[in-house]
Amino acid sequence: MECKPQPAGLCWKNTEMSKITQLMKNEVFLAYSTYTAIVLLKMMLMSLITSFFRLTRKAFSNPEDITTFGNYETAKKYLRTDPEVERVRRGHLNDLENIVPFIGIGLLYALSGPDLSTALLHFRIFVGARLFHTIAYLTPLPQPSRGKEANWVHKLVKQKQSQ
Ligand SMILES: N[C@@H](CCC(=O)N[C@@H](CS)C(=O)NCC(=O)O)C(=O)O
Repeated sequence: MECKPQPAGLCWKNTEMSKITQLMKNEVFLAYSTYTAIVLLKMMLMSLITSFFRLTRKAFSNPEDITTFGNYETAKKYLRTDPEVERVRRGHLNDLENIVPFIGIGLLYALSGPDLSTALLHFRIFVGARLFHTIAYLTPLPQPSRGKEANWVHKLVKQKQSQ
């Protein structure tokens, strides 16, 4: 089959192009892309929050990070761990444990041709749960707020199934 020349020097067969175009226009795939982008941006924000806490609590982990505070002997007290910095780091790690699998599982799910409203419900629950997890972890809200997340999601899915 003839190739359609592309600006980057790539050469896609027309059938391949139309399949990709079709996928890009698929509403479930668009929803998946949007919600994935939201959770990824949220996860990236955790690095900025960590830096903010490091700077305000003066808690660093590398000798080269404390050079702005004078010579090593006077500044070495800033080479320490801080409970709040560690809390944000645990929140970031928890994001990695959940958001990375979501990218793969969510994509497979989106490609399996689910109903749009059901897919939206799943994506929104996941994104809402991740946003709530971060708020609950950083505030911090008393437990079992983070643990209760799972119960809340379970109730919402049951509610939708009984409709
Ligand atoms: N890696 C997690 C697995 C279980 C989990 O995700 N638990 C939630 C609800 S309690 C959590 O916020 N864990 C705290 C964390 O990951 O630092 C852990 O060690 O706790």
